[in-house]
Amino acid sequence: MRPDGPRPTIIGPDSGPEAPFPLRMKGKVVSGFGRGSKELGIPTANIPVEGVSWIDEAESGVYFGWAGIQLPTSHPSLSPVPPSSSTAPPEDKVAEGWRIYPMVMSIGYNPFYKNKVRSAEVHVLHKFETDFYGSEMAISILGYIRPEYDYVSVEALIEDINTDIEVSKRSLEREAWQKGREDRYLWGEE
Ligand SMILES: Cc1cc2nc3c(=O)[nH]c(=O)nc-3n(C[C@H](O)[C@H](O)[C@H](O)COP(=O)(O)O)c2cc1C
Ligand SMILES: Nc1ncnc2c1ncn2[C@@H]1O[C@H](COP(=O)(O)OP(=O)(O)O)[C@@H](O)[C@H]1O
Ligand SMILES: [Mg+2]
Repeated sequence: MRPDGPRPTIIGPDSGPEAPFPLRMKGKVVSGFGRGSKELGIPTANIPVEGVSWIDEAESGVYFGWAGIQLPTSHPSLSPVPPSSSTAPPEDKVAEGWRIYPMVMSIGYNPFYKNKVRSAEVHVLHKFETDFYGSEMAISILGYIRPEYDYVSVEALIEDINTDIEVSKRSLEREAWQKGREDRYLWGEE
């Protein structure tokens, strides 16, 4: 169960991410259990954990960092012109639909829902006009926020996720953490 008490409001030193970060993974966005939007009002883009070298050793919990997504060129969130704050990729990659956004994510078994398989789910800190199942997503994780907990109610889970969102935004705003969005891995390179 979640311990009582206040939570840190920012994660990691101002000088930037520390080992073992960045941790990277990528894959096509797949379906989950359909709870993110419906039950929590917080959609999560699920990506497969199979074949990710570091995942078995990674602690389950909530992480934050940057996400690159290749949206289909017909996706309404790409038009008319991308706001400069959401584009780190070079022009040709922007033309291919790649965009970079801040993200917060959970890796683990979602103890509140008692999942039997480990999942990696990314809440992108951007409002999209439609979903993007099947799109290629590449993430660079820069820090660890907290362990996953069970909760007394769905409201308590939502409240903590909303705090995670604020912590992630605040942590990534710092200059040394903004640099992370220049990682070429985020627009599909190795
Ligand atoms: C930032 C963040 C923190 C989360 N923390 C927890 C948690 O502490 N405990 C938990 O059971 N699930 C946690 N979740 C996972 C949600 O339960 C999960 O995203 C939701 O069940 C949606 O799952 P779905 O993609 O299968 O629909 C978290 C999700 C996010 C994005
Ligand atoms: N800001 C966002 N962050 C993550 N996914 C989003 C966002 N906005 C829309 N989506 C879409 O919503 C889907 C996830 O919704 P969710 O309710 O968690 O369903 P599922 O259980 O299938 O993962 C993602 O796969 C993505 O296509
Ligand atoms: Mg999801």
